[in-house]
Amino acid sequence: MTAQVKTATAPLRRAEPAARPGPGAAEIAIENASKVFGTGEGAVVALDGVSAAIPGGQFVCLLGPSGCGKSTLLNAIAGFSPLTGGSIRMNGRPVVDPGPERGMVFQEYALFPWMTVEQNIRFGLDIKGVARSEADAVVARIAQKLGLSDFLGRFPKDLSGGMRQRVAIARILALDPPVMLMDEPFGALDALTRRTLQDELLRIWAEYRKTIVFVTHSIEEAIYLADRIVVLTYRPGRMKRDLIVPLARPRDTASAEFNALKRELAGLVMEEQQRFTQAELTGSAVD
Ligand SMILES: Nc1ncnc2c1ncn2[C@@H]1O[C@H](COP(=O)(O)OP(=O)(O)OP(=O)(O)O)[C@@H](O)[C@H]1O
Repeated sequence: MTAQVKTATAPLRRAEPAARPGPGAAEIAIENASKVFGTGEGAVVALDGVSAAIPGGQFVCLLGPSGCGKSTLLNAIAGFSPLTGGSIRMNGRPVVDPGPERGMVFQEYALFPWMTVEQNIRFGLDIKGVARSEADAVVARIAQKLGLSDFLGRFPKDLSGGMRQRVAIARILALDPPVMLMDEPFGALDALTRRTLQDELLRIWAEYRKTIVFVTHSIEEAIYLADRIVVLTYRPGRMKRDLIVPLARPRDTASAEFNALKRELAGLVMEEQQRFTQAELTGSAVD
């Protein structure tokens, strides 16, 4: 059976209840987002006219091969690197710089190596001036949710990759941002650890219903996690497909529906992968 793929603008007919945004989950409006790096002959058009309205509480995956602008778009949503054209708004307000309402998790853990797990989780709360007793309670609660309670005194170097990434997620959750931005957060993990953390993330998302924008190269990861998958084209990064995943959770990666969707997305991503390979071979973008 072929999985039914719906465009995100089509009315939602879901195999599960529609996402309930958590209190304060934020909507993100991306309008005609464009980004050019450099000028003249050497200019790289990383994004070109990407638009998407992301409702509060939605779990969106940005999918595509290397160089299609996924991180560029995520960094623009984070406010790390402004667009050169178009706009991004969060709850109607233009995103112009980084802010505490948008927490970012990177692939490379980004923990402070000289701090313990507890200090890493607590760091943002201290910066915010949260009272000690309140911060203690938040750290204890988040550590418990992520299975870190017995590791609070350890340093990052003494943790596995999976545990470090739990700490990175815990740091963000402690600040309770309405939006979580995740740039290939599980890309460096082995398959079993990756699946475990995907399940943890889904559990956390189901509880808090934050808006999540998650970058991945992995088609399976995108289908396993997302409400919605945005496929970008290789240079310039344009919207290739914007689809709602019509599968109930927990998703069965062995099901016919899952694999039909995987095949369909693989076809789309392969087209862009070929453009990437061709560009690498010729040393230029294929616009
Ligand atoms: N600072 C920069 N200066 C020049 N070009 C850049 C810069 N950052 C990104 N690019 C180019 O913009 C395009 C999009 O890059 P981006 O990192 O967003 O892609 P991506 O889809 O996230 O790729 P990957 O999965 O490999 O991280 C690429 O061609 C990249 O080489």
